[in-house]
Amino acid sequence: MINEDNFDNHTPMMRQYLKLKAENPDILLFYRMGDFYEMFYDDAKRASQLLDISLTKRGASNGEPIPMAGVPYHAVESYLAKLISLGESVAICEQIGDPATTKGPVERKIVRIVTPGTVSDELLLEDRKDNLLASIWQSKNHYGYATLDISSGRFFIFETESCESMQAELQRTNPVELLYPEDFQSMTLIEQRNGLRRRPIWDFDLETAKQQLNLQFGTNDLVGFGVEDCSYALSAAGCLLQYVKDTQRTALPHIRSIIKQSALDFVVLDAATRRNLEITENLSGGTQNTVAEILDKTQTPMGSRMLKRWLHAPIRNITLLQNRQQAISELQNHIDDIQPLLKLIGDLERILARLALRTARPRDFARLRDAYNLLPQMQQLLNQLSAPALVGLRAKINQFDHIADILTRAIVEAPPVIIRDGGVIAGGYNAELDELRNLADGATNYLEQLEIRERETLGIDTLKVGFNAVHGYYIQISRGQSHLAPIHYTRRQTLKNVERYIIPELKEYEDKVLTSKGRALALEKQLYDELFDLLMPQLADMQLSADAIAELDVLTNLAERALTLNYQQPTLANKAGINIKDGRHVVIEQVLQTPFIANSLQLSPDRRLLIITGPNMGGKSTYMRQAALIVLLTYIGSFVPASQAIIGPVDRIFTRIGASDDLASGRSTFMVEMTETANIMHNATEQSLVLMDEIGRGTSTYDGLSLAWACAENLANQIKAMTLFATHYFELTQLPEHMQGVYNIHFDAIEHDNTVAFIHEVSEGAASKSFGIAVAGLAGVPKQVLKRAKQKLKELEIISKQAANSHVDQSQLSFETISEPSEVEEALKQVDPDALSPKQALEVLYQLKNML
Ligand SMILES: Nc1ncnc2c1ncn2[C@@H]1O[C@H](COP(=O)(O)OP(=O)(O)OP(=O)(O)O)[C@@H](O)[C@H]1O
Repeated sequence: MINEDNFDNHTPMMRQYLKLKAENPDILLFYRMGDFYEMFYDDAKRASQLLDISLTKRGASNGEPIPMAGVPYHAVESYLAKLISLGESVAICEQIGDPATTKGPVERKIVRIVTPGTVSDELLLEDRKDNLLASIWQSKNHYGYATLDISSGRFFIFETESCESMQAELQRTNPVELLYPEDFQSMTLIEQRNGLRRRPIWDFDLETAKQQLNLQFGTNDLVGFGVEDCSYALSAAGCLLQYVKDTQRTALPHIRSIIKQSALDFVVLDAATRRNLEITENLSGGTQNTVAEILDKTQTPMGSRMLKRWLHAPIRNITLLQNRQQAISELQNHIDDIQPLLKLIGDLERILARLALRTARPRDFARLRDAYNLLPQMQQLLNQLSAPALVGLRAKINQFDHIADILTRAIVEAPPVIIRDGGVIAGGYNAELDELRNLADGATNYLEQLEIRERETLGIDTLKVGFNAVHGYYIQISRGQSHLAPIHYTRRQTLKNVERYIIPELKEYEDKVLTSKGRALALEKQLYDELFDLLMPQLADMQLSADAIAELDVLTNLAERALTLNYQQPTLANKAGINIKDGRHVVIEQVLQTPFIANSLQLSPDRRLLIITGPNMGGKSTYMRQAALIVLLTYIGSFVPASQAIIGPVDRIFTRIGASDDLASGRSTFMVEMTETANIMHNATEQSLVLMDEIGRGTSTYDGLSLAWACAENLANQIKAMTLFATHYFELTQLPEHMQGVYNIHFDAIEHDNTVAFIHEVSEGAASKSFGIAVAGLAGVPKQVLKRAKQKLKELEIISKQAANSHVDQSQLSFETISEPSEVEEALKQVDPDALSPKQALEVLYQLKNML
């Protein structure tokens, strides 16, 4: 451990290190020493574990050997990438002084702090995934939330009073780094997340936040953004902005506005729905067999990220959706022209962010140049298109001829990775640089002229001018002729057959060459820096253009997917209801070896709750999910896997599907199920699509059945949501007899010789059988167990028939539909009071009492 009290006992270098470390006590400090970044003490121990690098010791300071671990500077990116993926942050400390002129340790400074949520470096980012930094603030039950994508400057805020919607928003945005105040109350909301950063409360001060934001946007107040009153979210946003400034230590010109997100603009997907529908992540946390995997064949990483954002935030603006549909329709005839161009254009969004942060690499400039040189061609293609959305995109995509021209002249065809050794600025761009380079390369004919001149004046035919790395330039004369060398020839080196000399004139030339190398490099770096300044004024337009290109990529991709996967354009209707003809499941139809059976679905105010029964494996879950996915795709503007779809207004999609323990938060399967159900009961509306799959199965049969029954009743009668209700409780198939708007549909199977074949085709009416035991057989449950199960089933069926006539737990089974008349009631029915004497009447009364 380091004890700050005895700093004085340390070596000067360690004192410098410890001072820098004290500024960043909680994060790893990469301390630059020559070709390495070194870590010392506890940092060294931690880094050696995290990075699997060896832990060594270095000399001694304060009388103790210093634990040390290091990584070579040229490979630092791969180590940073690993640390960032583990949620760690790293302070990078560079040498900024000149070792030649410094006494004691060279001056060093922390130049930036790399954190998971603020990286912009290409090698540290997953290219097809958004990388968000977020900040959360809470006051009583109000939540304020802000997110920033540093590679696009997208800065959003969100406020809510509901824990569920805060959770949904956290899951939707899925930040890699999350700032929270040290007194945050709802830790259960966030404690499972990676990249948590505890911040002092004053970082969330509202007034400071407003000042910081105004300073950033160059505004006097935030009224223009319509966020002035969002005090909770602004507190979060202020802390976030401060954090980014602290870590980046540079201006952030690409963050120009802040946008408030309103739940009313979107089809709301709660956290469970987002998970269950496996939009970008499957239930095991991977990306295989997700909707995004099937739908994302975008040509640029920025398009891929945008598509995923769309999938997670379906919109409700019908005009916008219809514009997208129209664009997709028109683009279907131009896919082969546009996609190859998009591929060549690449990830402009992140290149522009690095430009804004002044961290762009030479290759970023080259790619920007190549992309902008393609824009005229892109404009020509877009000229032929007339859909309003595409006309709008064409205007935004614009053409940056001036920038393309500067970059074409400035940057060599294939520049090196970094500017450090030069070779980036092209010849012909700057006359002074050309001259210095010529000198530095010795590319003048001075040496040849000198050789000829000296040879002729001195009459020494073996005289040659040469160069070697140790001794520099020399004039060489053979030993036989060396006595002819004039006095001003100073001997430099004697070899076996030759003597080598230097003369003042040549020395002068040598100095000029050497300094011109350094000067050329310095000038080149200066020109490179100036390129940032030249491009910066156009940054906003270039970002707008990149965003439009990303959108064109998404729309073209959806056009291609629609053609390839045989999707049709859905109709967005004003009238409530969901009408799907021959719908298919986006993912399952792609992974099945056998043909997928398309199924239709009708939901309307008169047919709003469908009870779905059928065998296990019959296709109930698939059918329900495919409905949700078709609605979701409709609300991003995409075409859908169905021969026809008419989709009315939908405000939310809820799913209560499958159940898994949430052990981490201490909730059992049943608790998770009921929490999700409670959320639906509180928040669903007439315009919501609700999927309920086997609710109640996590508890005793009667409890479960009762809960399922009550939920179905509530959804159909009170909430009136459009509901698909899959169940194995056959009792529920009686609901339609008692309630308006409730219908049965079912899936079937055929049992044959101890096996079952599933039909996967939905039909009206209730299923007759559950085939549970047969399915267990398919799953490989041993024969004797199945035999016993069949026996037991028979017994249970008999008992349950009797039970219906007797007393079984009537307290739980108080449903009108399943309560048979009791024995007392039956006896009472037989009694004719007019035919009884008073004495007989009293006897009957006693009999009835006994029966009870
Ligand atoms: N329409 C379909 N066409 C072809 N195959 C299908 C179809 N629907 C489902 N399947 C196949 O059947 C399998 C089981 O479907 P699903 O999970 O929807 O059944 P389920 O009725 O919900 O079963 P359980 O009651 O056990 O949850 C799917 O994984 C898929 O392979």
